[in-house]
Amino acid sequence: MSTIGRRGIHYWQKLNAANVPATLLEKGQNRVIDASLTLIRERAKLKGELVRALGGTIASSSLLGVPLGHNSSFLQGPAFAPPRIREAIWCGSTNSSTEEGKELNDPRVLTDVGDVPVQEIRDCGVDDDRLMNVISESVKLVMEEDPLRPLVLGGDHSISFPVVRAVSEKLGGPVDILHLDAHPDIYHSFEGNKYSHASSFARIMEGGYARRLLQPVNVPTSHKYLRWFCGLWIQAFVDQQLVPVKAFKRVNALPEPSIEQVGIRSITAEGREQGKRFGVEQFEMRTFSRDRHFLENLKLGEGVKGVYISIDVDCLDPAFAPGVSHIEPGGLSFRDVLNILHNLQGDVVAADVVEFNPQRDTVDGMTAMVAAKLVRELTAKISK
Ligand SMILES: NC(=[NH2+])NCCC[C@H](N)C(=O)O
Ligand SMILES: [Mn+2]
Ligand SMILES: [Mn+2]
Repeated sequence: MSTIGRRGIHYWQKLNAANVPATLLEKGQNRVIDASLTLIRERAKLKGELVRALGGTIASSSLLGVPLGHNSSFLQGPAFAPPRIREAIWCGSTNSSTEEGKELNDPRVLTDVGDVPVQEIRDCGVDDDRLMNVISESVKLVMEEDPLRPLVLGGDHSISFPVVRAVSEKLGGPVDILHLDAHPDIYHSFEGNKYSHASSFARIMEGGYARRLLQPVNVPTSHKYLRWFCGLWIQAFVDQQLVPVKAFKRVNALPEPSIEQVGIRSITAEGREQGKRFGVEQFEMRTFSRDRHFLENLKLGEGVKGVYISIDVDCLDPAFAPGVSHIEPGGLSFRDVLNILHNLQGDVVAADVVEFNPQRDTVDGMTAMVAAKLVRELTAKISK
């Protein structure tokens, strides 16, 4: 298998120059896209019917692979990740129980609808505007089949934009996002690519798919408690209609955080400015020991449509996860991440695990196991 890199698509422009009618190309491309969506739709339908027939499930994780690597600013290996992650999920060296005792073998807990055929679609000359729509469509097809919830296997981090867009559009409003990453991925347009993996959270915030903080961010930990405490009292007054809501408009503009970026240790001035502009709360590794308690007791998703979790594998220290494109020392331990996940309170409506690069992994596939365990524990978090 090979990937069609960022430059590989250019021979389609030559075809255009050679007077191949645009409608001929476009019709053919649409047939390929329809065929791709049909397979995902039918697999999702079958898995949905199965889970509903078994009964008693409110939410069930369903894997959707998005093998896309060309929006990476560095290496393109994440395009090869989904099959390696699946292989590691079911690897005989472990078993099918999650840490807190969910059974992954049970289709009520975990199913799989396969991969979006990203390479096949791009091979037909489909551009990124349409490819991103196909990814969003695929996510919606999974969500169509209640109680299935998408657990997306990347791919580079650019895929989070079409995925979160689909989740928010399908649920009819913004979500809260827990974003674990060494990088904030919030450049307006990294190296001129608006779909870059380093720009996905700018697109998410512009689209209004995540709740925004209306107040300055990066408040010290002590202020967080103050904010929570004041909020509680004011809410009680408002609830009992002791004061007109209007009078507290300014204070009401202090919702709980919207996007929590955790693990950050490679951030530029633009990353900080964009974070402020969009009301994103950035927790940097240099203050992790101070923030740990807060982060290990997160409560998200109240007053919005739920919680989305996006895990860039490079949030982990490279000692735990060497198989990533952007090696950035000084990161989270695997147990730090699990503590944050296990203790998070909130209805997790969808999630992704991105940026695992098998071409950078150790020969024994250590990072594949790490990515797979993240997927397993996210499965447990989603399914109920
Ligand atoms: N999704 C990612 N791994 N993004 C990494 C972006 C790296 C980029 N060089 C930056 O300065 O932020
Ligand atoms: Mn990253
Ligand atoms: Mn990232």
